[in-house]
Parts: sequence; C-alpha cells; structure tokens
Amino acid sequence: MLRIAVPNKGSLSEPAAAMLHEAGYRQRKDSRELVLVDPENNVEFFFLRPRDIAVYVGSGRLDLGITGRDLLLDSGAEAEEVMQLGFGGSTFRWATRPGTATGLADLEGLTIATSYPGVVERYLAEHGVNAAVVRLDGAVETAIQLGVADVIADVVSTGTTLRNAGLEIIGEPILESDAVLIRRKGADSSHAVELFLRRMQGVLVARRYVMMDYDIRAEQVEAAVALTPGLESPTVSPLHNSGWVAVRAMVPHRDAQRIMDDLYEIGARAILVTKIHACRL
Ligand SMILES: Nc1ncnc2c1ncn2[C@@H]1O[C@H](COP(=O)(O)OP(=O)(O)OP(=O)(O)O)[C@@H](O)[C@H]1O
Ligand SMILES: O=P(O)(O)OC[C@H]1O[C@H](OP(=O)(O)OP(=O)(O)O)[C@H](O)[C@@H]1O
Ligand SMILES: [Mg+2]
Repeated sequence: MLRIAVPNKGSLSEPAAAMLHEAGYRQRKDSRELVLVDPENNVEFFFLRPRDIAVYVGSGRLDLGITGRDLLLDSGAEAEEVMQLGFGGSTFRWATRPGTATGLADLEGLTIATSYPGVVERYLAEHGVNAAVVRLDGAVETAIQLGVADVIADVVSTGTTLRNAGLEIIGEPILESDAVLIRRKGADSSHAVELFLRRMQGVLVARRYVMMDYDIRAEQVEAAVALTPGLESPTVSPLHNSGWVAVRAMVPHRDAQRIMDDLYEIGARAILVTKIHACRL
C-alpha cells in the first residue's frame, strides 16, 4: 500500500485535502484522525505536521509527502521535489525596523530570529555573512519588539503581519516557496507512485484548463485553430449545415475570455466553455 504524508494543520492542510479529494481519494471526517486508509485506492494517508513531513519521507518510512519547499529545504532531509502543486505560495524574506538595515550586507554581526534556521544559516554561509541565528517556533515578528533579535527571516504572504508589527522587508527574497510533492532522493519509482502522480497531474490540468467548443465557417478554421491549438490538436467535426465546422479544444482557464473575444471577431459563434472535472493526459 502506498504511504503518503499530508499536512494535518496549518495553511497547507485544507488545500492539500481539497486536491486529494479532487483526485478521488477518501477524506478524513475528523481533523483529529491521524491515519486514514483508502483501501479502494490502495493508499494510506498519514496526517503529520508539515515541518516533519520531509523527515519521514527522507527516512524512507513514507513513499510521498505534501509539504512546502521552504520546509523541505529547512529540514535538510534526503528528500526531493517531484511536483509543484499550485497552492501554498509564499516568499521567505528578511524584515526589520526601518533604519536597522537595508540589505544583506548590513546583517553582519546582527541577531536574526526565524523558525527556519536551516534555510537562514545556509543562506548566510553561502553569502559570507556572519550573524547570530535564534530559532523561534512562530510569531517571530514580535522578537524584534521584545529585543530578542534585530532582524527576522520569515514567510511573507500578504505582508499584513509585517506591516502590523511596524517592520519592513529588506534585501532580495531568500526563496520562493510553493506546496510540493516530495519523495526520498533516489527512490525507485513504482507503478503505485506513477499512478498517484498521474492523478495529481490530472487535477492540476483540470484546474488550469477549460473545454472550449464553437462553430466556425470552414474557410476560417485555420485562423480559429491558431487561437485554440489545444494541447495536441483540436477536434474539428463537420456540421449538418455545410460550410461550417465545430471545433473543440482545451484552453487555459485564465485566457478563455480573451480567446472567446478573438474567436467571435473572426466569425465563430455558439462559443461555449465548460469546466473539466477530471482528466488524464
Ligand atoms: N500565509 C501563509 N502563512 C504561513 N505559511 C504559509 C502561508 N502561505 C503559504 N504558507 C506555507 O505553509 C507552510 C507553513 O506551514 P505551517 O504548518 O507552519 O503552517 P502555518 O500556517 O504556519 O500554521 P501554524 O503556524 O499553525 O503551524 C510553509 O511551506 C509556508 O511557505
Ligand atoms: O504576510 P502574511 O499574509 O501576513 O502572512 C505571513 C505570516 O503568516 C505566518 O504566520 P502564521 O499565521 O503561520 O503564524 P506563526 O508565525 O505562528 O507560524 C508567517 O509566519 C507570517 O507571520
Ligand atoms: Mg506558521
């Protein structure tokens, strides 16, 4: 049975559960359930802290895991990314009170508070900056006010938490993170792993694309197909009304309205967009 680690709490937990649900896997009914067996799909899910997931997967005890790239890198575990999952995006940044520092070089000799000491110490070493790192569990923004640190390094999403704490971002982003699917470095692939990856890929494609159908005069079909090339090649079928054809192609969801405008301009009519519920490419 395939053994997969899933975040039990935090920002990644809900979107990870939603993605697995869309991929056809069983859901836990209670957030206190720590293990869930899905016998129909031959998978066992382990609900773990996102920070611990890379450790379990890197040790080889679990086959796959969903976690953040930042947490994977911080853990130093022998695990690697196999797929980016399209949620949980954040940046990891330096921040401080205005006037303390303006860039990386100014961090020399200062004290930095963070929940990600692995990422921070590696980054400082790579850039030849000597600074003390204090590891805190969370709410690191307050460390400056309470005099525990001069600077923080933390996850920034909207920036609201920093603003409320009177801090400003300095320097370049330390890293860009996303939710990722991970497995042990160098692990052999199995049929069960491949099948799971295909299902997750199917969810990503179903979310990213819509199906577009329209009718167009036969002489305009080349121009229309250039606008909707599909993933491989669009389906073109004859209509009963001679001189017209029906075209069907997948298009990126975010481009759909613009493509409909362009198709209409070249004479397409009855342009319909439908959601893709699931797919295998
Ligand atoms: N707005 C956000 N706040 C915190 N983490 C976020 C945010 N957006 C994405 N993430 C990602 O979520 C992961 C953090 O997981 P974590 O379990 O710490 O969640 P959390 O929301 O901080 O919950 P908690 O603080 O209760 O543990 C990281 O990979 C981080 O990049
Ligand atoms: O840029 P924002 O949208 O404000 O989000 C970023 C904040 O969210 C996270 O905190 P979380 O709620 O996870 O608390 P924690 O610091 O205790 O982990 C992170 O550590 C930042 O503090
Ligand atoms: Mg947190």
